[in-house]
Amino acid sequence: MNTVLAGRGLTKKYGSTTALDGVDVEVRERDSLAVMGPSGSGKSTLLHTLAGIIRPDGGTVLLRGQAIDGLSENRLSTLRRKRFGFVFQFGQLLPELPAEENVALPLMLEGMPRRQAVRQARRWFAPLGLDGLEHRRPGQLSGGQAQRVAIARALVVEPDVVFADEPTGALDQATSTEVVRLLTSVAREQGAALVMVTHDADVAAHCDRILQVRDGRISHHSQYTVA
Ligand SMILES: Nc1ncnc2c1ncn2[C@@H]1O[C@H](COP(=O)(O)OP(=O)(O)OP(=O)(O)O)[C@@H](O)[C@H]1O
Repeated sequence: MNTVLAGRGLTKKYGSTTALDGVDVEVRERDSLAVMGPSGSGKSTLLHTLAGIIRPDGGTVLLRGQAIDGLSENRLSTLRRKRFGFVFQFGQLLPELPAEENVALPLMLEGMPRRQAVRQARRWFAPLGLDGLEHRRPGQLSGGQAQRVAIARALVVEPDVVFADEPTGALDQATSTEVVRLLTSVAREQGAALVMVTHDADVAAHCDRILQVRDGRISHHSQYTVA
């Protein structure tokens, strides 16, 4: 399988704190990678560096073999919108927009007419078990439903990679399982790789591989755990 995203020798310091200390990581097509580790170990810094949100002090990030860390801020932000999808813990949906428009938003930001973008957005509702909820506003959705809308929004641009930072952090165990199962399976079906930071070992177990981070370094890198 082809490598979609790679970090090579990534380092990042904040003053005297070394958040990343020479991290090498690789994500292949349809691969899902869970990033785990204690609080402050560098998980979010790693995710944000791979996603081109934080520029590393050293090392490089390659998207399909092309270094992205040298790109201008403009080009990097276009690349993030077109090639990456993002799912966060909570609060990422616009409360005044119905679910279908929240999902359509990344397409509209790329200049697609609203009607066409909403039509395209609606296609993601059935695969994510959201049929019939297209017109609900975020305040009228459960936590699990809102996260599934956020997943649809991350996938609607058909990204190369979906980055998820504690996507189940605000959910109960049963809802977490349902959300992560859908996130991993729909991302894989659509051909996207997934990089997910989580504290929850049960959530991480749904990913193909688990990366353990400690003090800004990879302390353990599991092989494929799911067939
Ligand atoms: N903007 C920043 N300024 C200063 N220090 C920072 C900044 N961001 C992160 N750090 C420090 O870098 C280290 C790694 O932080 P990071 O947020 O990546 O850890 P984490 O593993 O994601 O933690 P958590 O599980 O608590 O979210 C920590 O010591 C943190 O305090």
